[in-house]
Amino acid sequence: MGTVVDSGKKEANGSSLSEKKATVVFVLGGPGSGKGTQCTNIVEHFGYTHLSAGDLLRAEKESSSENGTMIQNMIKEGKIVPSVVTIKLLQRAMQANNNDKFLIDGFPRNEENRAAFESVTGIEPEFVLFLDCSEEVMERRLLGRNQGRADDNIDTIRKRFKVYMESTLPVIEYYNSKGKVRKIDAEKPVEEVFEAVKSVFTPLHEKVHFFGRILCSSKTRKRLPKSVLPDVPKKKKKSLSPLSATTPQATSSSRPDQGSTSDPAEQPSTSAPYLIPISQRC
Ligand SMILES: Nc1ncnc2c1ncn2[C@@H]1O[C@H](COP(=O)(O)OP(=O)(O)O)[C@@H](O)[C@H]1O
Ligand SMILES: Nc1ccn([C@@H]2O[C@H](COP(=O)(O)OP(=O)(O)O)[C@@H](O)[C@H]2O)c(=O)n1
Repeated sequence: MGTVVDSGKKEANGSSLSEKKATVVFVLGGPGSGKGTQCTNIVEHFGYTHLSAGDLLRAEKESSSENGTMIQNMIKEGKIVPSVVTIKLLQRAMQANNNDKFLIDGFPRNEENRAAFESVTGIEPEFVLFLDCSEEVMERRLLGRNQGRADDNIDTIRKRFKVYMESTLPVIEYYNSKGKVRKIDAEKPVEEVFEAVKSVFTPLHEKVHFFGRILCSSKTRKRLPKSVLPDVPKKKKKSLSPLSATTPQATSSSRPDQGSTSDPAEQPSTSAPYLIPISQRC
């Protein structure tokens, strides 16, 4: 559960992130898919601290004489800033915050980001929220964003899309292969996207652990989409079909989707109603 797995990992100031027992959710998706917008909603609803890698880099660009010019050039070209810089900023921000739940937005952007973060902090994400959106829609949104960003022009936007396809999608694929991706259709209006986002986060915050499984109240169960729940067999009737391991908002897109576990030990119980394996996220 997004927990720190290596208690020996220390930040430059000597304090360990492991002491915080941080829960981390990565928020990924193309430029303009709505990561920042949805993170704001998640913060309000679920009490996470939002850390945007892009915002941290933009702030560092303004204040750092050491890395300022390099960051500025990388952002202007839509390139990914070396992990050593971004991870230090993320670590500092996490250390400086008393919260133990973090939404890390726009990170990891490539394999180097992913592997370095894991080895430096020892943190694995609870899951990856993936906002899936077409380039056409993202381009329209970015051109209308009006935040005066140096990279929201058509030339840089095209470069960012290329970097996203070549470098970030493989990271999403990686987490998908571990069953950690929660894919959301991000083309819908903000409120509808957030409804889907809520259905991913709500079970996580209502769950009750019970002998390594999670016990849902019948109230919670009623509110959950059917797709996240295992079938509850009716008395004296044997189910013939295999259990569905789909999670909310699964779509038929060829993009990375939420994985399902093939480990029989992780499959939902058919004999105990409302007892659902942890991998089912509620
Ligand atoms: N679901 C949505 N529908 C329409 N516009 C959106 C939606 N989500 C975000 N936007 C708008 O699109 C732009 C990019 O959103 P933002 O959250 O900044 O994306 P990202 O952080 O992924 O780059 C912003 O102007 C935002 O208001
Ligand atoms: N992990 C990251 C995140 C952002 N960045 C840089 O910051 C830019 C803006 O990222 P962002 O997440 O704020 O914005 P979007 O491109 O997602 O709209 C990226 O194009 C990269 O140049 C980076 O180098 N490494």
